[in-house]
Amino acid sequence: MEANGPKEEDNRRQVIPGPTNPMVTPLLSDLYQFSMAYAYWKAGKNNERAVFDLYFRKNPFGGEYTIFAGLEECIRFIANFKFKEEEIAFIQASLPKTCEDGFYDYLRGIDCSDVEVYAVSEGSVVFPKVPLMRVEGPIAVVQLLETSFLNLINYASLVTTNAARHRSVAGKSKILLEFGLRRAQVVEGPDGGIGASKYSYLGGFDATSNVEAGRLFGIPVRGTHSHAFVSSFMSPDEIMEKSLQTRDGSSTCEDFVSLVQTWLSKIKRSHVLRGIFGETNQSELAAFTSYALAFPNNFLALVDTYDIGSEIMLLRFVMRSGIPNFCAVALALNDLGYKAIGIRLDSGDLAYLSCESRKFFRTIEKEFRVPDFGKMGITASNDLNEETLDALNKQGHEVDSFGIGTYLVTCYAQAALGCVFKLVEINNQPRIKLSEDVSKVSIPCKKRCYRLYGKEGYPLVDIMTGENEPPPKVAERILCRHPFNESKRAYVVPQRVEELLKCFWPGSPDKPREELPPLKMIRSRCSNQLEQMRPDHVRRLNPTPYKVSVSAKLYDFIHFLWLNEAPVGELQ
Ligand SMILES: Nc1ncnc2c1ncn2[C@@H]1O[C@H](COP(=O)(O)OP(=O)(O)OP(=O)(O)O)[C@@H](O)[C@H]1O
Ligand SMILES: O=P(O)(O)OC[C@H]1O[C@H](OP(=O)(O)OP(=O)(O)O)[C@H](O)[C@@H]1O
Ligand SMILES: O=C(O)c1cccnc1
Ligand SMILES: [Mg+2]
Repeated sequence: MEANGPKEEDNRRQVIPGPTNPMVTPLLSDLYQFSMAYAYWKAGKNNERAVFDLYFRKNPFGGEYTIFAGLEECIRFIANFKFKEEEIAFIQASLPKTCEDGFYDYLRGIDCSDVEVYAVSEGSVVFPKVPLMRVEGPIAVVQLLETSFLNLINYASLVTTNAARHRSVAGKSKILLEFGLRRAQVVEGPDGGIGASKYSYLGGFDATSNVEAGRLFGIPVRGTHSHAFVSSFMSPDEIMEKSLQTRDGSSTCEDFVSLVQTWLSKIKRSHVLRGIFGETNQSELAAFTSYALAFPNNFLALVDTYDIGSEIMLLRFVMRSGIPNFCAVALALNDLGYKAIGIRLDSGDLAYLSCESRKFFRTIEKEFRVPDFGKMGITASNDLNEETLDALNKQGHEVDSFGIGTYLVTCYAQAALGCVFKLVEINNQPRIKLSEDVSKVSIPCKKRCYRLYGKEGYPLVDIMTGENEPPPKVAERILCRHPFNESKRAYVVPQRVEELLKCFWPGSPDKPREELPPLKMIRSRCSNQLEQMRPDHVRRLNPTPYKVSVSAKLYDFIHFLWLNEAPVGELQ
């Protein structure tokens, strides 16, 4: 059994900063939470000790796994939870006039010092029904946290899972760039693309185009080249400053524009490339040349602005204009000791165009003896998603790096994760929520949760037990039961037992708690845990569901409580 207790090192006095987004306040909640809090208070129930579980019911995107994210923001939120006078005034104005003033004094006095949060570590692979967070405290206070927690967890976990799935289909060797800021609707609570960038990185993307996310979270910031820049040029005559120093500073080329033109003619005349293209677009060439003068060490060009590809043309204009123009500039840079970075393709058949571009680059390498020219970077973008990445893989392509926006950050394939927050115990009395739909029946009791690992090192099953049951032990057989299906059960002899819920907020600042690790560490946890999963649980097509179970004792208790709570019908 791994030691999962709070860390030894003393973080008790460390101040936890507030939420990333200052809009995450105690008012970032639904009105009914305040109505309930008032009613608890009025009934004298507000300090009854309640336990709530935060969990989801179904994995997103047709998959069988989810990545848990958003925990740090929740802890930052409760660590700083305190109503301001103007917030209290707004609640007072929003609730009926009949609400007594004493309630507002009560709100003035509350914080989360009496709340305990146990949670799965952020970045972990998680499964339906198993609590991601167990929140215990005075019922009125915990109820006030429900909506904010769900807001901070739902999208974060969804987009992280989406990013992890894109990473999984793209493969480890590809660079994934998140380009979604302009298309994001939702996030980190209310703040659009910021959270999308943070959690895409957590899920396995390498970098973001979002500069503010880079500043806030230390995510690498990357970008390419835009259409507008290319379209803004009319002709090479616009380039006034034509000189460029060699990379080593030893001399200066006075007319880089002519050097580029010379290279373009050489490419055109080369016997291997002859006939592939005729006249290239001169305004595009001007844009590329000018861009190279601005960034001689970082020359990357968008090569499809003048692409008017159609089925009747054998080759699209990317190959007739963008690529030869790019190569002319890259070869001119090469003369001066600079190495171009590559191209971006943003339309057309990306598999085909990347392969044709690669062929062209290799031909240049051979023809003009420029080492490594054939390895030029190829970035692709344009409405990419899991399916298109998968299709590209099947067709074969030469893309090194994918820029993905809309489908990633809007989670186009699945609108929400559907995390819920359910009462499972009050005043030490377990509670169950019944539903005709078995998948919606809540699992009662304050619970402990474990992941049991098998001989081959893979996780076999997650098991929930009552709080006071002895934990599963390594090499000791334990019966794992499906929570609701009597016939589904299995004995497991774990080789390793990991306790999933750890104390991230012990209530009192004097008690030790788990560290909030840096984003990079959470990101590594995500990729390590995914690598540890049995491959059939994480594959795209018909993945095998991972088993989530309860102990025999908890099973019996659930069903006892169920029968007790469900009214007996009467037939007439
Ligand atoms: N080889 C391929 N296999 C499958 N899908 C592809 C392939 N190449 C590109 N795609 C996808 O096909 C879609 C093409 O979209 P669309 O027809 O709107 O683009 P386009 O006309 O080429 O470009 P533009 O953005 O300039 O309109 C995109 O979603 C793109 O990701
Ligand atoms: O396609 P996504 O996955 O959302 O990736 C981001 C897109 O944003 C840019 O397009 P832009 O805003 O210039 O518009 P356009 O491509 O629709 O012309 C870029 O060229 C990508 O195509
Ligand atoms: O850097 C880019 O190429 C980029 C960034 C955001 C959106 N589209 C493209
Ligand atoms: Mg586009």
